[in-house]
Amino acid sequence: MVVIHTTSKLYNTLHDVMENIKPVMQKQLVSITTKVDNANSFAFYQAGTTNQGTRFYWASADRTLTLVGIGETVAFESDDNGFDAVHHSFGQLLENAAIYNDYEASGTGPIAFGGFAFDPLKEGSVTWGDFPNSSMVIPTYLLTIVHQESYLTINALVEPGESLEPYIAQSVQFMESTFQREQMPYLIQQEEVAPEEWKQIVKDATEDIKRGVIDKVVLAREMIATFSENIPISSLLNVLSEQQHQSYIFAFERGMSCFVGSTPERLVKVEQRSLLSTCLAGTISRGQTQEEDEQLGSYLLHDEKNLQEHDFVVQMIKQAVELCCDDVVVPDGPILYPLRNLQHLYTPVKGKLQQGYTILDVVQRLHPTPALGGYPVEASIEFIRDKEPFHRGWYAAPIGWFDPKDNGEFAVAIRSALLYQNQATLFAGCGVVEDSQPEVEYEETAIKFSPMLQALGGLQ
Ligand SMILES: C=C(O[C@H]1C=CC=C(C(=O)O)[C@@H]1O)C(=O)O
Ligand SMILES: [Mg+2]
Repeated sequence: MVVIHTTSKLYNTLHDVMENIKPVMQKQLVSITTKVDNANSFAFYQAGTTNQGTRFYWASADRTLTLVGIGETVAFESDDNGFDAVHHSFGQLLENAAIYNDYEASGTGPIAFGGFAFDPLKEGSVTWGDFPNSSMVIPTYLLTIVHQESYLTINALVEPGESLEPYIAQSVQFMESTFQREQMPYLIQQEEVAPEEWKQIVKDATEDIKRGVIDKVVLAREMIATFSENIPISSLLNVLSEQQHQSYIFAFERGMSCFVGSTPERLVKVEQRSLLSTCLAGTISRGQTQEEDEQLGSYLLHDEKNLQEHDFVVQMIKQAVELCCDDVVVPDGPILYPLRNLQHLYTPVKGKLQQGYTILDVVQRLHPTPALGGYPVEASIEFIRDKEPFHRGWYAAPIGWFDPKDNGEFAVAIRSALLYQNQATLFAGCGVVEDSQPEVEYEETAIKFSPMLQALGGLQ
């Protein structure tokens, strides 16, 4: 039952705001944003447990923006990767919407959050049964924390004469709850799926590369971890955000499943038409001492195999961005991007997005980059579709948000797991090029499981 705190400051503020809203003449999306006292994103997410299956969480890698959504006012879903259809439906909905937002703050108002499948042409799987190939959602309750300022948005489809009182009461309840970090349940079993078969596929790929069929392909594998109880998602997000700096923290719930992760890989960010994409590919572990760490980093910066892996990504992203941007800037060589468990090669790509293009157009052009698919793009996707013995679902695919002003950001959902009750299916992949050795690539994917495994309390 929803308890109304009639004495609460937030309740009174929301009431004042609602009183200034014009009555609707027909069923209409009404979006109301108000500034609130400093909020805790994990508390808000946890308070939404009653709405499990419709929540999402997003924190940008630099933690300047956090978004938490509860409830689903509108969902744009389809079984192909309908980037255009999503944008079109979003635009149509907003034409008739009443938006009350006095703030310029990013990520407030009727934003859409969600993602896409890696390959909509891969046949469906039981594991990903709760996830359509594309789903972008306008949440009913949205908490936005941007540059330490907090905002609450209510997005409701309102009928003429309908009272907004229940939305006020529910918002107050979500906002006034406190976060309780729960213990992770015990790990009962941890199983790497078919490691020897996977190494054989890596070998087959290197042979195809030597024969010139493809130049690079990213191959992934799965690990299944079973726990004593269901995994508490808000606590997992809290642990991930403490452990994985420089990484986006995300969760997207559908039905009984939740896709969660901490990815360092930005696909694209657009802010007032300034575009930033990122090439992140090429990997080595972290050292035990600073000296060892620097040696490893320096090795990575000069290793031909990793530089080649990285360069396929830079060339493809540069080409795709040049087709829709002016003033494209790409540095000459990569720098290191250190994370808790490993370090990568990193090259930013910047530009000015031309009029007429939306962030979803760019997502469509970039996905999958050769950091997730391979090169050439089509041939490598076909290799993955035929040879990988499992369904990637949303792993290695775009996840993120956009707003009515076409600002937004999408990351690529790696270092991730699909949670279903007391089970987590983890995914990790690596770029295979001509000189790849199955055993070394196997070790690389083993380290890439660590961010999720560590947060879940599993064995490394
Ligand atoms: C596909 C993954 O990583 C990609 C991103 C960075 C570095 C990569 C690499 O060095 O192989 C991969 O291309 C993954 O973590 O599952
Ligand atoms: Mg690699």
